Amino acid sequence: MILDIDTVSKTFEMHIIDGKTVPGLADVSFTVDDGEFVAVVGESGSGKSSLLKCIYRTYEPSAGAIRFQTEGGEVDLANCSDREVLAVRGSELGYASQFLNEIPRVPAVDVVARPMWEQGMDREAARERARELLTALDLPAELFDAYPATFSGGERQRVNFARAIAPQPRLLLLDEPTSALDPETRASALELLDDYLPASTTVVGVFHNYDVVQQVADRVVVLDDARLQQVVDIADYDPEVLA
Ligand SMILES: Nc1ncnc2c1ncn2[C@@H]1O[C@H](COP(=O)(O)OP(=O)(O)OP(=O)(O)O)[C@@H](O)[C@H]1O
Repeated sequence: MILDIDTVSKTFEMHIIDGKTVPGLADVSFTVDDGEFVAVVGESGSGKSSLLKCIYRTYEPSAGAIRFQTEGGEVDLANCSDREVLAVRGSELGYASQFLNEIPRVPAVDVVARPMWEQGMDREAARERARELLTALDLPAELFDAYPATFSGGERQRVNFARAIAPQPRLLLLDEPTSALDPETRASALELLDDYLPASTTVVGVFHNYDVVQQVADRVVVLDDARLQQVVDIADYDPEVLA
């Protein structure tokens, strides 16, 4: 087992409306095995993004534990220090949000190459690999040296996706990484996951598209109204009944 999510809750306090609280996640527990691909599904607002953000520690959970078995030992991502979180991000833990939110004035190729430099890879070798990833995602070559600020949503999403997978993290979190892509580009992205990441990579990903879930997932985590409704093997997953 690589990840043990143990009764995790996340409550949001809405300061602007008299401290009213909104449950993002309530008592969610499940485990993830090494090398598994777990798809997280559920209606809008059910807590999917909150779950991924708690694992990446963008959100600090209100309660519970998230035990992550890293190469250097166990880290409880719900309760460890920010410094420990930063130490596991990169080669151990990667995350692709739906869109590239912070858009630095950095060429697309360097946005993708940076996580590899940070791991000590030679600059030119990292840029070469970044170009290969962007090419595999069908990003036009003339955009490689341009700033993503001017890119379309789908182009930015491809840069973001390439950046997340570039350092080949052991645990990869994907939040709707292909939502803005046309079917052909989406197929290229899913193929790249298969081709580029080692088979031992563990993935927890939010996907709305049932065909994508069917294609990539080993198991499906179904959230409903901030709670865990069910965890099922893909063979037993029926979106009509469960989500
Ligand atoms: N930063 C935040 N502050 C306040 N409430 C939040 C915050 N993030 C999430 N929530 C609330 O938590 C609940 C779950 O949101 P979340 O974004 O996790 O849902 P989701 O399943 O990912 O939805 P979607 O499919 O629409 O992206 C929602 O009620 C949402 O309004």
